[in-house]
Amino acid sequence: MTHILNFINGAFSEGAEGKSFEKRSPLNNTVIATVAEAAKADVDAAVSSARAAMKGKWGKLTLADRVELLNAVAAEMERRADDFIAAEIADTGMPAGVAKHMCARGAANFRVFADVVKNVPTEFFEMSTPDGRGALNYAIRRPVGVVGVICPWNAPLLLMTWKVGPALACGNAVVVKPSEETPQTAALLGEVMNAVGIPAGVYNVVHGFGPGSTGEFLTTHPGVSAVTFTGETRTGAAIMKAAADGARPVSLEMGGKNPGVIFADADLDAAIEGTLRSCFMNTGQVCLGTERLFVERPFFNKFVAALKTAAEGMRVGPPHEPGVAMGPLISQEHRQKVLSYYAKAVEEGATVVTGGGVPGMPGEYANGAWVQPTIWIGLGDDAAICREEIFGPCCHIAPFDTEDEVIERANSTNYGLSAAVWTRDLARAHRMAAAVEAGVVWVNSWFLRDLRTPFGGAKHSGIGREGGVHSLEFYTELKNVCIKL
Ligand SMILES: NC(=O)C1=CN([C@@H]2O[C@H](COP(=O)(O)OP(=O)(O)OC[C@H]3O[C@@H](n4cnc5c(N)ncnc54)[C@H](O)[C@@H]3O)[C@@H](O)[C@H]2O)C=CC1
Ligand SMILES: O=C(O)/C=C/C=C(\O)C(=O)O
Repeated sequence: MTHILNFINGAFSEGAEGKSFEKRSPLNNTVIATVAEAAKADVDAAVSSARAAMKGKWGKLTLADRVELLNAVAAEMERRADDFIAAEIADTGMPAGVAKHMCARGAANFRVFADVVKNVPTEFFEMSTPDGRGALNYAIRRPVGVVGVICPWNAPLLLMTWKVGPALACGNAVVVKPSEETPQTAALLGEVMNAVGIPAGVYNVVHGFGPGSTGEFLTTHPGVSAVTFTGETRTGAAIMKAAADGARPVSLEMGGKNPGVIFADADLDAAIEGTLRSCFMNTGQVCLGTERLFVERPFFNKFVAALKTAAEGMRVGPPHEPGVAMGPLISQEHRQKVLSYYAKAVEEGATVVTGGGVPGMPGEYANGAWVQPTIWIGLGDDAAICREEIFGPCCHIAPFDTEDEVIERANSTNYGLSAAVWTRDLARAHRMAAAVEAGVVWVNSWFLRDLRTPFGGAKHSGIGREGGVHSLEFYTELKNVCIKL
């Protein structure tokens, strides 16, 4: 059986207290790996080694050398793509095509931020002084120090490297705590770091849980200069409290209850294709996914019928079977949560358009965390399934009559991560994009990502923006130098 180790100061290690936990396969609930759980002493060692790396060779590298190393990380990840894909699939059960995309994105996260730090200018101001000789102001960026990186399980490699890439590009060292559900790719990245010569201590991985465990040890550690987190809003709030001790900055990418708005003039085929992905990709375990759909009334019946047909055409199954579009949920525990919402929808009076239960799976997959892709209609916006993040393959579709009404309804949530608007009317698309309270709005598309753009959530969906130069705002200290001439 695979045994996953911590990665501290360039070496793989057991936890100092000798503890480990089990990782189960979402496909059949069998134990596929044991994971060394980091104790407080391991987190201390990881943070110390990261601090030492900042003071040592890593901290002294030229920008050009750092950029070269990051590009080497990306190249080595690509060379070992099959290993990353296999590890990601083992942990999550996601279809092979989705895992391939996630792993390619993992490598891209290093390349893109290597380019950003190489090319981004800083500001410069000449100023006059009473003696007439003047002064020059220019800004320089310096790393913030040791960054604690706390990651979720839904897109493990993609979301972890989305933070580690810019953190290292800016010259920081990191201590990563992957989700307890998905420990494998973070550990594998340690092998890549060693293979390309990233100095020991720059990249560390500590495995474990949240409160009272590795996550808490890391976020409360006084040697950690900043904490970047992706996960649930409630967890983000706890991390913010932990980081307040020491007044350390946080970047929080959190939950969502994202609206999809489809006007009657939309291209039906494009809207169905995009909405199908936004509701069901990665079994609905995508923070940017849409769980609330609003369709203009004249288009409503046609849209519901078309999305039902498309959803019923999706094959649910194991990762490597041809034509499989949807895998299992991450765990039995998460499946129970999703199924409790399936039950609640019915209790609250929803009409189940399709799904609503568990698909029968053959033989070895019978105990996997499977659920059916599910569509509901008929509930008001105040129903639990229309307000709370489910993080499963499901959506509620409601009709609307006017633009003002749908803006109001789309915004009637504490979340504000993303939205998708489907219309051929560009002026309306622009009005909608401006009015919807979200960090990211897609028009006639979904999850089209340019990594140079700002990414993050409004309201309870996040604090701060990452992506392109925006990541530099978090991962560097911007310092003004004023030279009197
Ligand atoms: N806004 C965004 O960009 C994204 C947000 N998400 C959100 O992530 C959630 C799903 O991921 P989960 O792993 O279930 O989230 P989670 O919040 O349960 O866990 C995330 C990580 O935080 C750790 N953790 C939990 N409690 C902690 C504590 N008190 N101190 C330190 N660490 C702690 C966990 O061990 C895990 O590594 C969904 O709400 C989803 O919307 C997921 C992807 C992207
Ligand atoms: O593209 C990103 O940086 C963020 C993507 C988010 C997900 O992949 C997700 O939540 O699944």
